[in-house]
This record gives sequence, C-alpha cells and structure tokens, in this order.
Amino acid sequence: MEKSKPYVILSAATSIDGKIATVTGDSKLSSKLDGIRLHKLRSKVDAILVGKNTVLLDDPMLTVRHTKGKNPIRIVLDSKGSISKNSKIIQTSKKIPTIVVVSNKITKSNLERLKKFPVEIIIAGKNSVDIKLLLKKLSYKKIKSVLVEGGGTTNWEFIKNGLFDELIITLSPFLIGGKDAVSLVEGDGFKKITNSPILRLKSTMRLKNHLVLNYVKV
Ligand SMILES: NC(=O)C1=CN([C@@H]2O[C@H](COP(=O)(O)OP(=O)(O)OC[C@H]3O[C@@H](n4cnc5c(N)ncnc54)[C@H](O)[C@@H]3O)[C@@H](O)[C@H]2O)C=CC1
Ligand SMILES: Nc1nc(O)c(N)c(N[C@@H]2O[C@H](COP(=O)(O)O)[C@@H](O)[C@H]2O)n1
Repeated sequence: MEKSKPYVILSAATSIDGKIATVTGDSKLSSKLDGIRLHKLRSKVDAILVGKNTVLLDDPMLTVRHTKGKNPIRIVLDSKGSISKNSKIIQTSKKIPTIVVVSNKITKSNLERLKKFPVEIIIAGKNSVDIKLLLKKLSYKKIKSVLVEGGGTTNWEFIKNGLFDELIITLSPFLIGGKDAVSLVEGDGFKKITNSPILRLKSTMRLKNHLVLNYVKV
C-alpha cells in the first residue's frame, strides 16, 4: 500500500542564536565540509523543497555538486505562481525536474505564465499551499523522501502540523541577532512548550567549528 506521505527531513544551517539569515538575507552559514555533507544527503532523497522567498533571496540551484550523485526533483512552494523566469531554478528546469506548487489563489495570467516554463505545476490548497495535501500528492507520484531546505516560514508550516520525521541542524559558529533576522522557525509559533513536537537527539557530528545535530520526531 502507498504511504500517505513521504519521509520528510527538515534541514538548515543556523547561527548559535537560531537565525538562518541576517536581516539583509545573508545566509551563508555552512562551511565547505558541511556543504559536502549536505550534498551527500541531497543525493539520497527523491526531492528538495523550498519556499518562494528562499528562491527570491538566495536564487539557489538545489543540485548535487559537491559530491557525485543524482539531482533530486526540486519543489518550490509558490502560492501565487510568481517565481521569476530568470531564477536559476527556472533557467535549469529543462534539465532538472522541477515542480512549482501553487494554490487555487493563483490568477489565470500567472498560471498561463507558469505553464510556459518547463516545470510541473501542482495545485494544492485554497489560499496558500496545503502541505498535507501536497505530501499526499507527492506520495502518489512515488516521491518517498523530501528534504525541506527552508526558509523559516516553510519550516513552520511543516512543524505546526507535525508533518516531518527528522530535523538536521548545522549549528554554525556565528551570532547574528536582530529581531527581523529570519529564524529557523517563523510563523505564529506554539503558545506552549507542550505543544512543540518532541525530538530525540539521534546523533551529533563535529565538523571543525560546526556541529551537526540530527533529531528524530518521537
Ligand atoms: N541557513 C539556512 O539553512 C537557510 C536559510 N534560508 C533563508 O531563509 C530566508 C527565507 O525564509 P522565509 O522568508 O521564511 O521564506 P520561505 O523561503 O519559507 O518562503 C515563504 C513563502 O513561500 C510561499 N508559500 C506558499 N505556500 C506556503 C506554505 N504552505 N508554507 C510556507 N510558504 C509557502 C509563500 O509565498 C511564503 O511567503 C532567506 O533569507 C533565506 O536565505 C533559507 C533556507 C535555508
Ligand atoms: N545547509 C545549509 N547551509 C547554509 O549555510 C545554507 N545557506 C543553506 N541554505 C539552503 O541551500 C540553498 C542553496 O543551495 P545551492 O547551493 O544553491 O544549491 C539555499 O537556498 C537554502 O535552501 N543550507
């Protein structure tokens, strides 16, 4: 029987004070060694998923480059379908399978614009992307594992409904501060600690001054 959702790993590099980017959007927190570890992980999953702001601010490739291995399918949450044609993801989507996930809120003109790009479009949700429904749709497509690479708003959407299985954080030796700098988890947050998912520390790995923490959801 098909599982109702793929195995979901949340992954990010944070500063010691829990930020994933500065207030100006600088997010280069990982080290070269950590990059190699991350790319090995990327090569083992079926898909990598990010939110629209991460595409806008980082213009990422989301490919496997620092090790040998296959590129996963790239998935972008983009309710209104506003991803730029000039983004690296769209520019390389002929060669690397890419899915843009929109909601029913998308305008006809934005949908028509998206259809011209070599991407698959999935519609899931009324106003913003319904993560539970999306995971179900990805399961139907035989996507068995998804690496969620942020940002903070996207992380919250997975965390608030317990829709993840594992969390891998690279604690980087920086202190960023700033109330408007992006945190690992954005959104409304939980009102009580008891509402938080409970995590078990599965392993730790020191990479010079970076510390990779691997938690599983209990
Ligand atoms: N250090 C790290 O490991 C990483 C850092 N970043 C940083 O995070 C920042 C971006 O984070 P955020 O602003 O929080 O945005 P985000 O990257 O999580 O994107 C959020 C946007 O995605 C779209 N979206 C549609 N449906 C959604 C849904 N159901 N859930 C969530 N998003 C949905 C919406 O337009 C929403 O505003 C950037 O500065 C980036 O550099 C991003 C990834 C990893
Ligand atoms: N693990 C990790 N460490 C960092 O320091 C990061 N900034 C990120 N960010 C994620 O990786 C994306 C960049 O991917 P490419 O190198 O362009 O393939 C970035 O957009 C975030 O999703 N992750």
